This record gives sequence, structure tokens and C-alpha cells, in this order.
Amino acid sequence: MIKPIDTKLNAAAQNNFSLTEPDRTRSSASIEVRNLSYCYGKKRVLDCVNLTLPRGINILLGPNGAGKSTLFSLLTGLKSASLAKTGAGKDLAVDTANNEIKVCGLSLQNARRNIMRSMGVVFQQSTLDLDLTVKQNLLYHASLQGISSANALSNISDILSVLALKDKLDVKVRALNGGHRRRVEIARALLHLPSVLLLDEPTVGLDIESRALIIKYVRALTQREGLCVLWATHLMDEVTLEDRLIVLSGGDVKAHGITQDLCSQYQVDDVPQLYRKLTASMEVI
Ligand SMILES: Nc1ncnc2c1ncn2[C@@H]1O[C@H](COP(=O)(O)OP(=O)(O)OP(=O)(O)O)[C@@H](O)[C@H]1O
Repeated sequence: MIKPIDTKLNAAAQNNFSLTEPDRTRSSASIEVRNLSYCYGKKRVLDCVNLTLPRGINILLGPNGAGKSTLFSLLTGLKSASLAKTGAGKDLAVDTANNEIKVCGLSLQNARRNIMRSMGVVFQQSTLDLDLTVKQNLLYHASLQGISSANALSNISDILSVLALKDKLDVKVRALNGGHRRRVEIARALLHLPSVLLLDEPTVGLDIESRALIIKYVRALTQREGLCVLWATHLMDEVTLEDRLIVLSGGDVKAHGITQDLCSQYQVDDVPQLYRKLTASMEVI
């Protein structure tokens, strides 16, 4: 039986939780991508991608292999779009002369450290240390971000209460279920009060209750705090008509705009129809 969504979270998500020290860059929370291409060997998986993502929820939809995770790796600096310039590594970024990634108005190439301070990331694969407790995982991340233990503990306490995880503080991650682990990853991504949040399929494999809880929390926080969120998913019921939608297929941006406007433009009734029309994919989840 499906249990009702945690009422504590509902109340907190709607009213009570607010990050206490807004990041200096939050007013300019945004992501800009210009002429971004990327190849693995000879295979081009991103083809001159251009995107301007403002504050709010920006949903990235695309079939398997569309290039979503590669885009995330480039945005987080895990992959470089300028390898061709240095000749390093086997993977080859192309069109390096013109490509640019800006986060909160800062160029990733020149201001990587500042950008990392204003960015929270949840990767597709869990990156928590299974043998550390929730608290140890979060404190370690906070220390990497240069947050004092006292401030970190205060933020951890706030975020975990909202995510209904406070009783798991001293539990080893290995002992948590998938939904709880995902919530810990979201807490970790928010601990340093980022302006930009990157979520690579954060709800994949979760039960209905955990999914709903995470979606509600991220949406409420985005609205309250003015975050810019890039959210990759295959789950079309996570998209609302007000969200900005990016449809990526074969490394190409097929459409980019407010979902409602795109549905009107392509004369379809809903997101699954829009997705099928733009990607010729039968995948509808
Ligand atoms: N390290 C790599 N070496 C070679 N090819 C790769 C590598 N990583 C990804 N690819 C290929 O690049 C393409 C894009 O992969 P990517 O993981 O970015 O897509 P995706 O949209 O995130 O897919 P999914 O929805 O399945 O996670 C795919 O064809 C994939 O096989």
C-alpha cells in the first residue's frame, strides 16, 4: 500500500525551510552553453549544443545515449570541452575555438573554483561512501566546500529534517534503502547552498513515495530560493507545463522552451506526444 507523503516534508517544503545564507551569485543563477560539441574517439555525442537556462526548473529529456550525462560531465568540469587544444587524452572535443560554458555568468574555463562553490550535483550513479554514516558523508563534503563544522552541522540538521532523514544521521549509508540514499545525495548537493543544481535522473528506481517527496522538495526549494535547476529524466510525468523543457536526441537539441509553448508549437496534447514527435522514439514512461 502506498503511504501518504511525509506530512512534515509537505509543511516544510511549502512554508518552513529556507536556506539561511543566500549565495552571492543566486540572483544570476543560470547556465549558458554555446557551441558545445563532444566526441568519444570518432563518435560525436554532442553536436553544437546551445542552451540558455534561467532560474527555475529546466527539464532535460532524451532517449538513452542522447548525450545527457556527457553534458552533465562537461557542465561539472569532469570532462573538458577543450581537450583538442591541449592534445590530452583520447576523447576529443571539437569546435573548441567557439565553445563556452557559463554558470551564474562566470566562464567555466576561467572560474571553475567559484562555479563549483555555487553548484550542487546529484550524479546518475551514487557517489556516497557506503561505509560512512550519513553525517560523516555530509561533513566530509562540507569540509571540501570549506564550510566550518558548526555551520555544516546546522545546515545538515535543517536539510535532513525537511527530507525526513534526521533519524538516519548516524546510520551507515550501506544500511539505507535506495530512497533514503537518494535523499542523502540531494542533501549533500544542497549543503553549501548552491545557486545551480544539476540532477541526473535523481528519482530513477525509487518508489512512488520517495519520488514524490524529492520532486516536491526540489520544486518548493527552487521557487523559494530562486535556484536554476537542470534535471535530466526519462520520467515524463515529472514534467509540468510551466517547466522549461529541453529535448536532446542524438546529441542535438531538438526543442527548447516552456513545455506548454512547445506543445502548442508542435500541435500535440502532452509531453509524451511531444517527445515522440521530436525523437521518433517509442519510449514513454
Ligand atoms: N566513456 C565513453 N566512451 C565511449 N562512448 C561513450 C562513453 N560514455 C558515453 N559514451 C557514449 O556516448 C553516448 C552518449 O552517452 P550519455 O551517457 O551521455 O547518454 P545519456 O543520454 O546520458 O544516456 P542514458 O539516458 O542512457 O543515461 C552513448 O552512445 C554512449 O554509449
